[in-house]
Amino acid sequence: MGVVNGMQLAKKSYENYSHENLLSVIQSDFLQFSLQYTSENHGAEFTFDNGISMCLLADGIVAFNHNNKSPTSKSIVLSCGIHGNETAPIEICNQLVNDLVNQKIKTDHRVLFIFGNLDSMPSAQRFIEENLNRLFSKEQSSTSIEGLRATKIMRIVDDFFSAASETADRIHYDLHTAIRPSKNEKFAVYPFLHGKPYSKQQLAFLSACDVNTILLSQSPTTTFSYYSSLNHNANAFTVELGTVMPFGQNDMSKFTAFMATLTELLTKPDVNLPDFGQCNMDIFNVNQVINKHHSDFALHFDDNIANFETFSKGALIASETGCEYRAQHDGEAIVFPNANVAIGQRALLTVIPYAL
Ligand SMILES: O=C(O)CCC(=O)N[C@@H](CCC(=O)O)C(=O)O
Ligand SMILES: [Zn+2]
Repeated sequence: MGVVNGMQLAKKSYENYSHENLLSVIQSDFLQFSLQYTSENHGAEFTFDNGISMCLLADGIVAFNHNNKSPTSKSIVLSCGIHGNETAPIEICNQLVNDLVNQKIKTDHRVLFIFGNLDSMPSAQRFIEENLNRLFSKEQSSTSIEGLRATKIMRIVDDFFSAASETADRIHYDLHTAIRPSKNEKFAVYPFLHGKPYSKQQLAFLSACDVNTILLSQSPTTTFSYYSSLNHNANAFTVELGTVMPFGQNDMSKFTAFMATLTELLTKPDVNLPDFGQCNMDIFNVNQVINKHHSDFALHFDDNIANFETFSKGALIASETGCEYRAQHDGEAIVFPNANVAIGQRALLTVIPYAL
């Protein structure tokens, strides 16, 4: 990983590498390349024998393009490692990039891969200075490691979607894993759509990916998926693929359906999907977004309680100076509880079942 005793080795510059040598380093493993090499002048381009071109846009950010001008061509963003310790999505995206670079698969679409918080991956930390997934907003001007990275990522995503044809499907799956185990192991957050209709086709796609639980967010956020949804009208989701594990310790057999469906998305004009009505999905509405306001914020349940554990109406879920947070409905469930967030940030969500 370019890491010794948890310390990241200084990155090497690839500026003086010949095209051939650079490609061979990338082909051996994109993630290792991204963690070990950097350049002041990004933008190196390659065209493969199969007609696919690749452009290195920044450390850990690479775009693939094809010569297909058909109306079925989509613009797809796949992001992972926005939290550096969420390794399964990083390994999944790395596999797809390696397969594209080595011409084992050929994309039919424009695809942008983003390995988000490269700096926090070697030490397997969620972030170095601040939570990257709270910084995706045109208004943010943070100069922290993550603030600068968010600014760069937003600029690249803006350019990518601006260059998409008017009619192209715009898709963004931001892949994560949860800190706690979840009763519903894989789930997705559908960002707030400001009254626009939910895409049942997208939900059927997620179901084919083995992601059968959806949380409908009811308010604006500063997450990456909300950014793409709001600013680029993309079908965007935060997708949670299980629990945080160290690199190399993920049971990749749990992602067979996810990998196969994602590969189909990239390589075929369209994915064959069942009707939404045939998908057996659990849909929830977000009922409460509970932010931490004081340092004494405490959760009133054990650390081993899983995401989607339900509470009875009136049960005390969390408290802090001047406030108690209680379940407002029987069967209200908790998601993403974390008392250790920065003051002002989300400490948990509660959700209640919803019928679409
Ligand atoms: O398990 C947890 O507490 C966090 C897992 C995670 O990183 N989730 C995302 C969800 C983003 C969203 O609400 O769309 C996050 O908290 O950033
Ligand atoms: Zn995450």
